[in-house]
Amino acid sequence: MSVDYLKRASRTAEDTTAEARPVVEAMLADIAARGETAVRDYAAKLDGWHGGILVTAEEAERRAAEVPAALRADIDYAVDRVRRFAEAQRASVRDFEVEISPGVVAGQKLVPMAVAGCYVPAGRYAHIASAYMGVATAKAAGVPTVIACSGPRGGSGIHPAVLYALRRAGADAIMTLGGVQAIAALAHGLFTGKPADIVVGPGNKFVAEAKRQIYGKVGIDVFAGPSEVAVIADATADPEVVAVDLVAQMEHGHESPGWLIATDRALADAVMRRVPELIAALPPTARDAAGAAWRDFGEVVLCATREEAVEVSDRYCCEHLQVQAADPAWWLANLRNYGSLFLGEETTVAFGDKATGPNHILPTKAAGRYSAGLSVHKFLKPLSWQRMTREGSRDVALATARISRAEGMEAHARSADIRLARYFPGTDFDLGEPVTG
Ligand SMILES: NC(=O)c1ccc[n+]([C@@H]2O[C@H](COP(=O)([O-])OP(=O)(O)OC[C@H]3O[C@@H](n4cnc5c(N)ncnc54)[C@H](O)[C@@H]3O)[C@@H](O)[C@H]2O)c1
Ligand SMILES: [Zn+2]
Repeated sequence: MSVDYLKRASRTAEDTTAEARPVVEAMLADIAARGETAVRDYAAKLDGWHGGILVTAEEAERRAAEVPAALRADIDYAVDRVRRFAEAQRASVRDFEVEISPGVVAGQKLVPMAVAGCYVPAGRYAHIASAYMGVATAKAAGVPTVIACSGPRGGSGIHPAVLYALRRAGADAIMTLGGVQAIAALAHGLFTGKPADIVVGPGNKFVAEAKRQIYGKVGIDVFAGPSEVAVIADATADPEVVAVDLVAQMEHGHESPGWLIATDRALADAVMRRVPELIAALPPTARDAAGAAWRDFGEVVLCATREEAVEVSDRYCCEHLQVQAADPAWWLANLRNYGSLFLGEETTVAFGDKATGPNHILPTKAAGRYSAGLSVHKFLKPLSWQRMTREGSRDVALATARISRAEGMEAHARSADIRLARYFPGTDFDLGEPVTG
């Protein structure tokens, strides 16, 4: 491949994970040992929160009512769209049964998990949209109990618009908790008495690492860490729009990569000139985050052909992938690794982040190679079952007896033997060589 790196990153995703690992390990062990007391200690130390953890229904309602009516209407609009997409996902999977051979029926039954924990980040920004992305999707999957956690934003607790969004999306319980302590509290069922079956939601490197480490005790959606954006652009793209969109996602945090994969040198040069200017013109919080993100994690790759651009993009496996290039259908058909795809200049990651409908909780750090983002499927177990008639069981039993004995598993084989003897008395079957060892 003849790709040319016009800008290279000085830090990688592995660096940030490595920084979080020991901190998270110690916190999870402490919370496992000391429970709610440890959680309260971390909430006080890390987030300055000394108030109650469980938000009462009365308090949630009162504070949600502080949200201006126009913003409430926008949130309602977005929640509806996320719910509609999630309901379409639910309708795309179904229970089924199939007669595999005469008298042998097997099936799939979709069973929602009983308790879902939804994390809503709250460090740098009030993540209103993450509130409905998690909760509305769990509810569309049919999860009866959804417990949400979000960190305090100032002295009065969770941001009122986040509270409004959580209620609107259908949260059954809400806790004022952020970070590792929130993930642990959800997994152990602290404060609610209801340990989650799955914990979902995006977060910073500590939150993402906490989910990774606690996985096994509890299910998780995916490794959804610091946001990433890649734009694939050819000579037809508008460099100003490309630059604005890259900067938009780097606003998320110091560790949010922005990658440009270009097939045109002039376009790449124009974007690289413009990005620092756009960052410099942002308000301070966003400027700090995007400035560091571009300096440390930004990359610009120049490819000779669009096939090469696909290869490079599949290797990056970016969380958010925008294509601002001719022939969107070709890109949709050929790209294989990403969290979510945004085709054409008319759409952008920011739309998907807030209001289009598909979920914004998406795989980062190349987890898109093996998993998609949050969807109703993550909350549903496609459980299998089987049932057979006596006649139908005969051939299955014979294969089982012989395979079991070939494996050296005599007790398994006898489960087949006893049925054959009862259902087909007097018949002489070839049951394989008895296991002697
Ligand atoms: N992948 C996705 O789908 C997706 C979607 C939206 C947002 N995001 C990402 O979510 C993240 C939100 O990050 P945030 O920091 O603003 O909010 P956050 O809620 O994820 O993290 C804040 C918490 O981190 C904990 N914390 C901070 N410093 C710590 C330390 N030194 N040790 C232990 N714990 C510490 C605190 O308890 C705090 O409550 C961003 O990185 C953003 O890119 C990802
Ligand atoms: Zn974003």
